[in-house]
Amino acid sequence: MFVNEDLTLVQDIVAKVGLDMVQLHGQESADYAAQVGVPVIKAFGIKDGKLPDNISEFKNQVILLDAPPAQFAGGSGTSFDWKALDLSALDGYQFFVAGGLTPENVGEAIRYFPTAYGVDISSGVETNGVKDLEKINHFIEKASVAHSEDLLAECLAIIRKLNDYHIVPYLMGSLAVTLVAGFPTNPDDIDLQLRQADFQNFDLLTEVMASMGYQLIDLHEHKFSKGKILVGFANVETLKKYADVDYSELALGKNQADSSALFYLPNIAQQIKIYKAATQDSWRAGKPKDQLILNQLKEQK
Ligand SMILES: O=C(O)c1ccccc1N[C@@H]1O[C@H](COP(=O)(O)O)[C@@H](O)[C@H]1O
Repeated sequence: MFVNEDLTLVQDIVAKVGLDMVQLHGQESADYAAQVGVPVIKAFGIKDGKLPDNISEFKNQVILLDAPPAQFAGGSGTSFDWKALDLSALDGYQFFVAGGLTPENVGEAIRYFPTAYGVDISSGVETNGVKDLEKINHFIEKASVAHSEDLLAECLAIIRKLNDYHIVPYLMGSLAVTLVAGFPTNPDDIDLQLRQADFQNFDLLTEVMASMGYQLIDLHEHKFSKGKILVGFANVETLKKYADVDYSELALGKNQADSSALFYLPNIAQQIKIYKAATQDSWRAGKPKDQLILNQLKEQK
């Protein structure tokens, strides 16, 4: 993190230390940021709900919305007024949120800024000015639960939209595990599978997703994105060959928060088969998360 530092000194430190990214907390220009040599996170202090005039120059960089500087830049432990900010003004920006975050309010922040790429915290996880591992773990747990709830709400909205077209999807992946087994899985995307006939009608799927603000980003993997939210589609009928699970035996999922969304969900025994196959799948290259989920699923059996 640098504040109005001499550019050549920043470039020297980047080269000597091998920094991957640099956070700029002063009045550095977009031209300065472009010369740093590594990607930049440009911090802006937000006062009275106003984004700085020059913020659009940083549209291709990552920005950090923070409280205005107090005695020093950053780390003041105070929040800016989130509600005074017009969220639509952040469309198209890749941004992080900082300022006065704590394990107690990070969930609210994540829900308030659904398109934020992440949160940044300093004093809220410290005790007497020193980083406190227990507070850091608590913060991560709260942030992860809020993110998971957000993703589930978005997933249910997509499912309802698909239901409007008489498509009843099959929910897979970490979100499905959390729903059926009840333990947190820190999902990073939404995995939906469809019957062959629905899956083949990819033009319709693209149209439905576009109506919800999603763009097709990978035709081969059938992946869509909206900001940081990723949604992947696959053909559920391949499940038999992949994991010896017959899709026609999957039951309808239940969600207390929204009983109007109709979807199928693997039960714990089916999840175990799917995750066992995933851990042996060379394409997934032995994702450590798959094995962790499999172990927890087996404990639930
Ligand atoms: O991240 C740190 O450890 C840090 C240390 C010293 C000064 C600032 C630091 N981080 C930046 O501080 C703000 C958030 O501060 P807080 O959560 O309100 O205390 C953010 O810009 C961090 O990048």
